[in-house]
Amino acid sequence: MQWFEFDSAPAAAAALAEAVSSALATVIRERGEAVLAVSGGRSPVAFLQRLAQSDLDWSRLTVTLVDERLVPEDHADSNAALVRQHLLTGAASAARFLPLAIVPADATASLAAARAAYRQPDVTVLGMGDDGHTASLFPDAAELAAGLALPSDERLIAVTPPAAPHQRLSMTLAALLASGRLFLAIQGETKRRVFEQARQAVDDALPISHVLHHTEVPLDVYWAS
Ligand SMILES: O=C(O)[C@H](O)[C@@H](O)[C@H](O)[C@H](O)COP(=O)(O)O
Repeated sequence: MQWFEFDSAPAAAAALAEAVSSALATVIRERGEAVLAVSGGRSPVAFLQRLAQSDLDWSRLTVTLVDERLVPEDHADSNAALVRQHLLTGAASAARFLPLAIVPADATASLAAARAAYRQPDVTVLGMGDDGHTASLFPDAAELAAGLALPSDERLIAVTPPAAPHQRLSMTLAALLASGRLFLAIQGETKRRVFEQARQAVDDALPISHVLHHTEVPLDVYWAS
């Protein structure tokens, strides 16, 4: 694991965009195409905007989400809308986008469609909540054990968060660990403390701890104060 720290969120976003872009360019060079999975929430906006400016062959890129709320794309909480608005603009609009909330009102139908269209990400950018969730692997969710099971062929699951809005679809831990590269973007002292606690031991109460304790996938952590 590598830790990178910055004294401002824009500086962290710029450095993360450069690192992700370079990881994607390497995969495109080697394989002719690449798959990127990004997180939603509020904090990725600056990163997505910086990444959209990258000099990549966007037509060789597929973009998807590590998790999605089961809401229509015109809902303020839609991660797909966030990606369309801040990443898939200008040259980056040539990328192919794989949404997850394909039938927003129907979790079972969305899950089946998203599983059928699933492409394993080469590069995955995670966030983390103050409660230690990552993707939509929430502490105390009934589906958490299925989301953390290893080994598992399950790449996507439906999750009802006990304390956050909207039913979700989420990549599983098995899917996250099958990514070629993992990045984690976090900001602020509270998240730093949660991160440090999660580093101490694997603990279902902090689902991110499961990601931190697997060393087979290179993980780069970008923290801004
Ligand atoms: O759609 C989501 O909710 C996310 O993908 C989620 O896992 C997010 O990364 C964290 O909740 C942190 O969100 P912030 O970075 O906005 O605090």
